[in-house]
Amino acid sequence: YPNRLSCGSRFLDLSHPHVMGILNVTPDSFSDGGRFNRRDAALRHAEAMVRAGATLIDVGGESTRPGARAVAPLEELERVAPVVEAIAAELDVVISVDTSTPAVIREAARLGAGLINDVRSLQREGALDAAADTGLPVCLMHMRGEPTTMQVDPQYADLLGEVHDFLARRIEACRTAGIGRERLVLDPGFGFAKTLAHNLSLFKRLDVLRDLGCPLLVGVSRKSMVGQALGREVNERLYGSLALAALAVATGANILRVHDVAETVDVVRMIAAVQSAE
Ligand SMILES: Cn1cnc2c(O)nc(N)nc21
Repeated sequence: YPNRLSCGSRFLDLSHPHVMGILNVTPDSFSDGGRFNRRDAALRHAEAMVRAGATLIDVGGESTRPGARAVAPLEELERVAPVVEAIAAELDVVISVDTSTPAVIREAARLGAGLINDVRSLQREGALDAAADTGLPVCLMHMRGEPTTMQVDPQYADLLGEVHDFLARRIEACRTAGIGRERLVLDPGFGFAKTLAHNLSLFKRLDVLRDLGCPLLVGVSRKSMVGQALGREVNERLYGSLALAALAVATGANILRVHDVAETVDVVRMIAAVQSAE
């Protein structure tokens, strides 16, 4: 894959790993009341993550955690648009928009987003065309079913093969829609229709995605994969998350999607110091 990813008006230098800060703009994430408070709080959170070294901010208005309810497109747009607009105006960072909704893809791109992060890999009606029209890069991620039901006894005859072939099929769908491979980032989708055993096997064999020829994004921060492996509640998963961040970087991941930016940036920088030594 190319050494840099063109993200709208910005470029991402892929010669080193990047930390993507998570910014959920769902009502439960900024519960201090009104819309303006929510937007300002989101902007302050984004600013803190950029100061801590995040080079991407992932703005999401629809929770995709297991069991999450779907959100109406207009509601998702009303959550996401003001935050993308505010970050684009205030911060020097690549804005990733975490959405599967065509209208949100289009509006976020218009407002300054630099990457489309769709956990449904542009499978919704109109999403491929919307993404193609924006000219933005796209992250394609493996998931089976929907967040509401995906964790109900997921089973695979050949997990690695299914993840690989799903992403290969979505790459082909993108090519047909005019989105070239040089605009694509791939993601195995940890925690999406996967048991702990599935997640651990997939993490161990991240290399199987290498032949698809795209940069890799890994999102495991504070996920049940860490919680189940260590028996830790969600607010006790930092150390496990950092261990996986280090392992992902050592395995060649290009972008890490995390909650704990400052801590993860130190892990990435420490690894870079060793890898760049004589
Ligand atoms: C929105 N979201 C939640 N988890 C994610 C993951 O692992 N990867 C990507 N690309 N997006 C995610």
